[in-house]
Amino acid sequence: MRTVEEHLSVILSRLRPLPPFEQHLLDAHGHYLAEDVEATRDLPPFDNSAMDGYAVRLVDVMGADQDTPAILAVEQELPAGVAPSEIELAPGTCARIMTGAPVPPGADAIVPVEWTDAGAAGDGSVRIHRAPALGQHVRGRGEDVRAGQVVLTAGTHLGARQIGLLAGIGRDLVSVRPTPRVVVISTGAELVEPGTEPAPGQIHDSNSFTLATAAREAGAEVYRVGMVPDEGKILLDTIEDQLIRADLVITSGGVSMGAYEVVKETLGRLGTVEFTKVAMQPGMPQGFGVIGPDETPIFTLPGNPVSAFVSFEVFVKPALRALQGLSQPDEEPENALAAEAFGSPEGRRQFLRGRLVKHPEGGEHSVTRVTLASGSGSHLMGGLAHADCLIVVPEQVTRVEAGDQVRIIRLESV
Ligand SMILES: Nc1nc2c(c(=O)[nH]1)N[C@H]1C(S)=C(S)[C@@H](COP(=O)(O)OP(=O)(O)OC[C@H]3O[C@@H](n4cnc5c(N)ncnc54)[C@H](O)[C@@H]3O)O[C@H]1N2
Ligand code: MOO
Repeated sequence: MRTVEEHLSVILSRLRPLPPFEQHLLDAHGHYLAEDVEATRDLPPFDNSAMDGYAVRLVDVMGADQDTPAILAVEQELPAGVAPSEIELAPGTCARIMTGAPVPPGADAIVPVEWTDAGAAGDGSVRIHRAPALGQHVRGRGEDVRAGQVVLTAGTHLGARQIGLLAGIGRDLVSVRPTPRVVVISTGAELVEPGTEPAPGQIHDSNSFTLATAAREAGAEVYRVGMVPDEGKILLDTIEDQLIRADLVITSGGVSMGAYEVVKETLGRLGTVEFTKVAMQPGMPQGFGVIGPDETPIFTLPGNPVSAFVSFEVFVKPALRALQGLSQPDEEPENALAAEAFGSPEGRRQFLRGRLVKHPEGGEHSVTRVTLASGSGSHLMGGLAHADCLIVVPEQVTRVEAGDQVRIIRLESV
């Protein structure tokens, strides 16, 4: 049997990031950058006022207060959007200036209009009642971003704030990775659609819903094809039909040791999909390979519902990151204390379903404890739905006692 790490490294070694493409800013939203973006100009591009008020020379307003205001002649009018003034402030003069307007030469601070009489005398002068500090209310050229600076690196997820920054430095097009398109197919003669009445012996298809929505939560664009009966030709035809819109295909079921393992039998014959056992529980029978003219990656996950989900978390999620040109996160593993004792099979890494509980005393330094959300059976969907983490028990550990430290993987809740 392969270890989890060995299987994951085989998968990652076969995946190439999707080719980047140029997108307009709004359409780049939610994608990952495929380039380092350099600013071509300073931000702010020029010294400008942070306040509506008066641009002054400090020497002219030093010591001004309510009783002894400085009286200056207002010689310039500077709304936002005007070209930077070339007229140097003469001694004893100031410029009326609006927020965002370029600071005129010679001015070394801005007096907010609230510190003045706003030119109430009506004779072209203004009374300043309070002196600003050197540079006060001036936003310096380049203080935010310098020309030539890399403002966002490849791999950055473009949310609203990053899109805003790109617009701010004047970019309209950026190179991003496309959203991976994932096709999800369930196999099994026993499956029927939710909403229909199963005949005796039949069950509702849940895996294609779990996997489709898990892929969506992981940032993919998803096409759920639903169920395919246990017939090789139909399975192959279905996959081939879907390849046109797939960057990744996921099937569930039909990969273990039974008499009707359609996925294993059909895709195994192609030679490009490898079926293997991984030392984990759930999720032991795994298949991965490529299919079709574009060598589209395909995961054939085991059919048990918890096995399919855990396999997605452990193998498909990293693959989706790789397709988007992202490295695997090297987060510190998170630990919790087992609130109860449980056993684990020898030689297989177990992924138990857990629920986190805070220490009853609470408080900042309380240790997170974890209880079991269900038994270890890979059919227990109820427990999986109520879990908020997976408890990872290493291969060599066969028993965890209450109070032992265990590794956990938090599960996303949307
Ligand atoms: N003799 C052996 N039997 C089994 C072994 C083994 O090593 N030797 N492995 C077991 C393990 S572990 C797993 S996991 C499963 C994997 O089985 P398959 O991938 O072949 O899946 P199926 O047999 O088609 O289904 C297994 C189970 O899951 C249910 N299922 C399947 N698809 C769906 C779906 N879309 N929605 C809901 N439930 C689904 C199916 O009805 C079966 O109950 O094999 C073990 N057997
Ligand atoms: O691998 Mo199976 O997933 O142990 O149930």
